[in-house]
Amino acid sequence: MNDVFDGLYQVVLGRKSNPQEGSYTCYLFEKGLDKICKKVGEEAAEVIIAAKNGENGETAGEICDLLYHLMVLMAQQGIALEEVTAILEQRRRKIGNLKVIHQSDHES
Ligand SMILES: N=c1c2ncn([C@@H]3O[C@H](COP(=O)(O)OP(=O)(O)OP(=O)(O)O)[C@@H](O)[C@H]3O)c2ncn1[C@@H]1O[C@H](COP(=O)(O)O)[C@@H](O)[C@H]1O
Repeated sequence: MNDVFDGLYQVVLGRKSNPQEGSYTCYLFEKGLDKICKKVGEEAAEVIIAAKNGENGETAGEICDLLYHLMVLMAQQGIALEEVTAILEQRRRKIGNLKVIHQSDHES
């Protein structure tokens, strides 16, 4: 993907293999999957709230929090960044992804 994502993911993986005192990432790994999933949910909700408030700066910050917590989840589950980027790349090559939307789906 890009160097920033890769660099952050390497730090997260490093925290998993080499725990350090005072590390928030290590704290999440210690707490485990339920806590990490809870944080992903919370951060996603915060992105939604910021976006609905029309605060782009705040929304960008919340997106960063969400991406970081997703990376912690990926590392906890043993999902390589390359696995995700390969799927994104595969999808990028495909266009016309809009499926037929039923009227009831469209309204919700
Ligand atoms: N990108 C992040 C990052 N984004 C958000 N956060 C932390 O995520 C937390 C989210 O705040 P919340 O108020 O939701 O959570 P909290 O109240 O602090 O804690 P809990 O709710 O989880 O108990 C904050 O403590 C932020 O510091 C991050 N912590 C770490 N990183 C990256 O991870 C690297 C390693 O950090 P450490 O593991 O702390 O050394 C850093 O250099 C950063 O690059």
